[in-house]
Amino acid sequence: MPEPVAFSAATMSSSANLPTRRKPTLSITTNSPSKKSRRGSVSVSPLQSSSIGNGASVGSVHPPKLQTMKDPWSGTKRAKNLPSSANQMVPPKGSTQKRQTACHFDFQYRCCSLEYATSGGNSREHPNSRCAAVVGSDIVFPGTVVQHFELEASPTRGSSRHAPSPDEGCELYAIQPVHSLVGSDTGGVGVFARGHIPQGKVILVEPPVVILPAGIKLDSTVADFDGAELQADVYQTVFGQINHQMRKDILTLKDCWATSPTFRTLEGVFRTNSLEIELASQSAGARKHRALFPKTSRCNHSCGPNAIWSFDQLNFTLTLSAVREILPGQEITISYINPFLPRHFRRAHLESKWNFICHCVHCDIQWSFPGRVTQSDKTRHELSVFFDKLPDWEEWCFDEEDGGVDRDPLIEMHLKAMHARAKEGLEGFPRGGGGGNQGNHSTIGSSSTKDVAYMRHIDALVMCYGALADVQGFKTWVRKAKEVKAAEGPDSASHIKVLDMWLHEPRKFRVWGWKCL
Ligand SMILES: C[S@@+](CC[C@H](N)C(=O)[O-])C[C@H]1O[C@@H](n2cnc3c(N)ncnc32)[C@H](O)[C@@H]1O
Repeated sequence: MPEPVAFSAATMSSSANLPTRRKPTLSITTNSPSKKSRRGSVSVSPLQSSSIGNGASVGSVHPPKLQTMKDPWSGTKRAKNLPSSANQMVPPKGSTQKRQTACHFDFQYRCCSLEYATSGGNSREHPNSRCAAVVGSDIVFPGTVVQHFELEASPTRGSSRHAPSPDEGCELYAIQPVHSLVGSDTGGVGVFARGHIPQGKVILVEPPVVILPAGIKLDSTVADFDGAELQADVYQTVFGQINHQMRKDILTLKDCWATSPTFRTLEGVFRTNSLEIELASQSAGARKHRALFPKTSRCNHSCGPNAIWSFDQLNFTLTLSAVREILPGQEITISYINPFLPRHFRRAHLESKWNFICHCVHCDIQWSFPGRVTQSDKTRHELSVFFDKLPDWEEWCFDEEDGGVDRDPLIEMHLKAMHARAKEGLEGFPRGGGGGNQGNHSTIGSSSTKDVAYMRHIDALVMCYGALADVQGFKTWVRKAKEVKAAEGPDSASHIKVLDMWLHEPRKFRVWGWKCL
């Protein structure tokens, strides 16, 4: 088998040897033992305890000094130093009750703040940024991330992060009000291209500001700090750690279940806007968490999105990239769900989790062209399994029964699939699948940059034309690969060098003419 073509892989993010920095002073536990042992702990109750584990855990306790005062809604005590803006939030349902669930996890969650002392790579723009987090105690962070366990109220120290405001963006995009998203009014904002964005271009890079565990429900239950019993909400505690300006901006994010803009909950904001990320752990490979990325959270959904995001744990940043050319003024969209699902399921999922009926171009086809829904569902399914069903390249290479360059079956398969992907808006997704994306839901909006569908097709077409020693076809797809790599940015310089060499001397391509032997 020939070595894979070199240009399709992006950067590797290995977390295997990351140093451990853990010195907890506050932990989150699911135990409900005596008052004494609850001191300094915030309790959580599970949504899906079965998926988390069964072992018992007891939080270690060195309580931070928080004062308490009456909560204006619930009449219960809450942290005095919570953000004033949080006062406008209504506590989640049940927040006034001391719900202590007798459910045990085999690891603990800890509340901390993360400081990224990053340099180089994608994180260059975010020196000394901070993030408030509740993470599994076995999570291993890269050396660029320092974990602090003391809780602070509204820290400003080390926070040079600047939050986006709705009318602000960068040269590539702007966050603006959405008047209509293909016929439906979102009543909020979206992210729009300021200028032309080529396929493959990195639109933005941003670190998370809040991280919470996925798959469990973080109720507001009892936290007992400094001898005084406190009804503290995990969300309020964590959001209370974020710097003032950032918190103000976060509190303008959408809560899709709010009945009015002033009747929102921190939990609602988090669940509406958070994306699922995986963090490397010492014991379980990776653990799912949910993270809030203030700019990417402004992206609306499309079942044929023009952008995908991926989280690189090593740089501790999310990258949002264009999966097809985006024209000036066009909205930049991601997919909140698995876009390979049939339209009926997609809509039901979006309605149940985000409370809206999707009217994107890929959904809004039912009445005018009833047959197109079935056709689109069928195409999406075929695309979701396309790469699993491909004939083996080597077998294809040594198969003498073929139709020649013009009608080669493998080339035709890829060209047809690319065409179908473009029609359905699925250039970014090689296959359907689970995972999680926004707030405990499916994750398909995320795709590793080295596994982007259009790049895999381009890769395959270069291989096929090269093996067929077809100079014209080969150069066409090498040029296309070069175009995309150039848009990806300076990190692709070495790839481009190789592509240039192949353009000038196709015979240097490692499998040149293999099928003609
Ligand atoms: C993560 S927020 C996206 C940003 C949001 N538009 C805002 O103003 O902050 C998700 C919410 O945006 C709205 N939304 C996103 N995509 C939409 C779509 N395709 N159609 C209608 N509403 C959409 C829904 O209200 C959804 O709950």
